[in-house]
Amino acid sequence: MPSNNASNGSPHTTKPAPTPSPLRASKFFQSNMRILVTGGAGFIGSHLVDKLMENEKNEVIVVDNYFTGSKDNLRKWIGHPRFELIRHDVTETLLVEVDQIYHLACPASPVFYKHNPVKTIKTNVMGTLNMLGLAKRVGARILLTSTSEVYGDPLVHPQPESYWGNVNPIGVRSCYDEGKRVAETLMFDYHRQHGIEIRIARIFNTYGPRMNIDDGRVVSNFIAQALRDEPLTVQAPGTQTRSFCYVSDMVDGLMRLMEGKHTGPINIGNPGEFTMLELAETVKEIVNPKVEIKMVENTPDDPRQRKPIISQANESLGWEPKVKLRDGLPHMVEDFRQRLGLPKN
Ligand SMILES: NC(=O)c1ccc[n+]([C@@H]2O[C@H](COP(=O)([O-])OP(=O)(O)OC[C@H]3O[C@@H](n4cnc5c(N)ncnc54)[C@H](O)[C@@H]3O)[C@@H](O)[C@H]2O)c1
Ligand SMILES: O=c1ccn([C@@H]2O[C@H](COP(=O)(O)OP(=O)(O)O[C@H]3OC[C@@H](O)[C@H](O)[C@H]3O)[C@@H](O)[C@H]2O)c(=O)[nH]1
Repeated sequence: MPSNNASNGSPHTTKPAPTPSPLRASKFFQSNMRILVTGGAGFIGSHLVDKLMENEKNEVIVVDNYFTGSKDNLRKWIGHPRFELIRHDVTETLLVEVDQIYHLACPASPVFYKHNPVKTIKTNVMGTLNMLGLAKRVGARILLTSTSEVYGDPLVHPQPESYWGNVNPIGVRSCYDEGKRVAETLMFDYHRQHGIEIRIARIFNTYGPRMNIDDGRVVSNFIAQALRDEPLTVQAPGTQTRSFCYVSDMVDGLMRLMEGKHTGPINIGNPGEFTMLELAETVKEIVNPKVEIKMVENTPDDPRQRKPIISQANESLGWEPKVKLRDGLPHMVEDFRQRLGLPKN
C-alpha cells in the first residue's frame, strides 16, 4: 500500500497501488529487480547507476537523450549483461517492463535549462507524465528528483519541506522551478488518483566527479577556472548562499528514499552553508592560491539563500550526509585534472 505521510498536504491516498510485477515480491528473490534510470548518463544518474549495479540482483536500464549527459559516464557498464542503454527522449512515450523508476531526466545547470526553456518545461511536464503513465501500466514505484529550486528565492531560512516557496512564475528560471513544481503535482495526483507508489526527493546543490567541465554550475566553474589559471567568476553580490552535498551522499539518500516507506517530498542535501565568496576562497586555497577572484554580473532571480532542514530525511530514512565540502572538493579536482589532461597534484 502507498504510505500516507506526505508532509505538504492533507492525508491522501485513495486507491491501492497497481499490481507490481511479480519480481518485486518474489519470495526467493532469485530474479532481478529491473530498474529504470532516466537521465542515467548524467552526473548524479551515472553515480546512481554505479551503485545500483553493485547489487547483482539488479538489472539497470538507462534512458537518456544525451543533452547534458554522456555515454562516457557509463562506459564501464556498456556491454554488461545486466545493463541496457537506450537513446530516448522522455517527452516521448516509452514501453519497458520495470519494477522501479528513478526519474532524473532533466537538464539541471541553469545555463542548460535556460538554453531551450520550452524544451525544459516539456521535459518536466510531459517527461514526468510519460514516466507516471509507465509506472501505472507496470505497477512500478517511481522516484522524482525534484529540487530545492521549488522554494524559489526562499523567505523562510533554512527550508523545511512544509515551506511552499517563493517562486517567480514568469521568470527565466520558471521553466525549471515551476516545471519541477508541476512534476511534483503530477506525482501526487497520480498517487491519489491511481494509487501509484511515489517518492519525491528535493535535491539541494550536489557536486562531485563527472560533472561536465563546462557545466556552468558554480562548483564546476570555480574548479575548472582555478585549474586553467582563469579568474574565479563570483556572480554579484557573492553573499548569496548555497549548501553543497557530495554525490555519494546524494546517491545514498536517493536509494534509501526509494527503498523506504515515505513518499516525501524529502529534502536531501548537506546543511553546511557557504556564501559564493567563501566557496571561491576555499577553491582558491585548495586548487590554486595564485588565482584571482573576479566579481561578475548575476543572472535574474538568483536565490539569495539556500539551506535544507534535513530532520525528515534523518528520521524517516536514517540518512545524513557524511562528506564535508573540504573533503569532497579534492575528489572532484582530481577528476577534472585527469579530464583536462593536467598532471596529478
Ligand atoms: N545536481 C544538482 O545539484 C541537482 C539539484 C537539484 C535537483 N537535481 C535534479 O537531479 C537530476 C539530475 O541532475 P544532474 O545534476 O545529474 O544533471 P545532468 O544534467 O548531469 O543530468 C541530467 C540527465 O538527463 C538527461 N536528459 C535531459 N533531458 C532529457 C530528456 N528530455 N530525455 C532524456 N534524457 C534527458 C541529460 O542528457 C542528462 O544525462 C535532474 O532531474 C535535476 O533536476 C540536481
Ligand atoms: O560561475 C559562477 C556560477 C554561479 N555562481 C553563483 O553560484 C550560485 C549557485 O549557482 P549554480 O548555477 O551552481 O546553481 P543554482 O543553485 O543557482 O541552481 C541549482 O540549484 C539546484 C539544482 O536544481 C540545479 O542543479 C541548479 O538549478 C548562484 O548564486 C550563482 O549566482 C557564481 O557565483 N559563479
